[in-house]
Amino acid sequence: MYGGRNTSSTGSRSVPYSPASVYSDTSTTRSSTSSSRSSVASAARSVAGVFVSCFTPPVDTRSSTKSFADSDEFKPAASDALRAGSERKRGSNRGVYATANNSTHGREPGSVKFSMEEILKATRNFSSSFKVGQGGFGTVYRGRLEDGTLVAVKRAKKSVYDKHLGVEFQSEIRTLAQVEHLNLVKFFGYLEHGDERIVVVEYVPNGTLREHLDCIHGNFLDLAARLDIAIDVAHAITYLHMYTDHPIIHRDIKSSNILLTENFRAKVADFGFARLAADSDSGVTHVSTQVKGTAGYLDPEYLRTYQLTEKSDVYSFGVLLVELVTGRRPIEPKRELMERITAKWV
Ligand SMILES: Nc1ncnc2c1ncn2[C@@H]1O[C@H](COP(=O)(O)OP(=O)(O)OP(=O)(O)O)[C@@H](O)[C@H]1O
Repeated sequence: MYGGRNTSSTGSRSVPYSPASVYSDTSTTRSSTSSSRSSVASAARSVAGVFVSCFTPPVDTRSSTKSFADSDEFKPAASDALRAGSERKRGSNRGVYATANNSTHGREPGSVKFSMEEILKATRNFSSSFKVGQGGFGTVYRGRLEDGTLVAVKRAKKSVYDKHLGVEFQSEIRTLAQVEHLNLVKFFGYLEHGDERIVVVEYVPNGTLREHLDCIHGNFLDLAARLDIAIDVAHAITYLHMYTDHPIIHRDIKSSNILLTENFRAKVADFGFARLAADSDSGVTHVSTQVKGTAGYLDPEYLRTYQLTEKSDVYSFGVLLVELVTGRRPIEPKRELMERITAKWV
C-alpha cells in the first residue's frame, strides 16, 4: 500500500520552507510531492476545521499563565531568547520559520564540537540541581554556555553507546546537524570524548506536552492552545519529510517528545531514533529496519512489515491528535480491555 516518493521538479530537497509551499495546492513543490507527506498537514487542517467549527476561540490565557521559566534561575536569558524573535505568539504568522540568520545565539547550530571543560562549566559539573529529565538516551541537564546561551545537555548513559558502538549517536548527530526549523529543537553541538557522548541542544523551558496534558504544571491547555500545538507539530513533521536534503523519519513522535515554550508553542525533540527515509530517486520506497518507537504510537503496518516510511510518523501524529483532544494516553492499562488502546478506542 505504500506509494513511492515523488521528488520535487528541481531534483533538490533543499527548498526554503514557506507556508505557501506547504499549503498552496498550486505550489510546484507541493503538487509534485506524495500524498503521504502532505497528509500530516491535511490531518492538522482537518482537526483545525473541527476545532474551529466547534469552539469559539477562547481568550488567550497563556500569557498570564505561570510557566517553568518564571521560577527558573535562568529566567533572564530564557526571556531574552524568547523575546528576540525565535518565538511567535499565537495569532502571529503561522509557518514563518527561523533560520540560522535570525538566531539570537552566538553559535551556528549544528557546527560545534564542545569540549568537556565547556560542558562541565555549563552544567556545573553535571550538578543534580541542573538535571531536568531522564530518558532512553540518558540524563538531560540544563546549562548555560559562556555566551549566555541556554542549552539542554543530553548525556548518554553508557549502555546506549556500548550496545550500539556509537552508531545511534552518530546517526543522531548527523540528523540533528542538518535540520533547522522553528518547531524542532535546535541542535548546537556535541561531544564525543572517551566514555562520554553528549548532545547539546536548545533548552525549551516549559516542560513536555504530556506533562501539560496531565496538568502537572497546574495549568490546563485550552483548545486553542492544543490546536496551535497540533499545527506546530504538523509543521515540524512536514519539514522533516519534505524539506531536508534527505527526508527524515522521526520514528518517535509522542507527547513526551513535544517540548513547550513559554508561549506554549511546540518544538519536536529527540531524534535519537531518527533514520533517513529511503531515497525515492533510487526507486526504494521504504527502509527495512528493526522496530523502534513507543508502544501505542506505532503504526501497525510498520509493526507487521518492518518497513518504515514517513507514513509511520503520520500514524503516530494521528495518535498524538487524539491525545491532544482527549487527554488520554496512547495506552491506558487501567481501563477495560476494549478501551485500553487509544487508537482502537477512538
Ligand atoms: N531540549 C530540552 N529542553 C528542556 N528539557 C528537555 C529537553 N530535552 C529533554 N528535556 C527533558 O528531559 C526529559 C528526558 O528527555 P529525553 O529526550 O532524554 O527522553 P524522553 O523523550 O522523555 O524518553 P525516551 O528517550 O524514552 O524517548 C524530557 O522528558 C524533558 O523533560
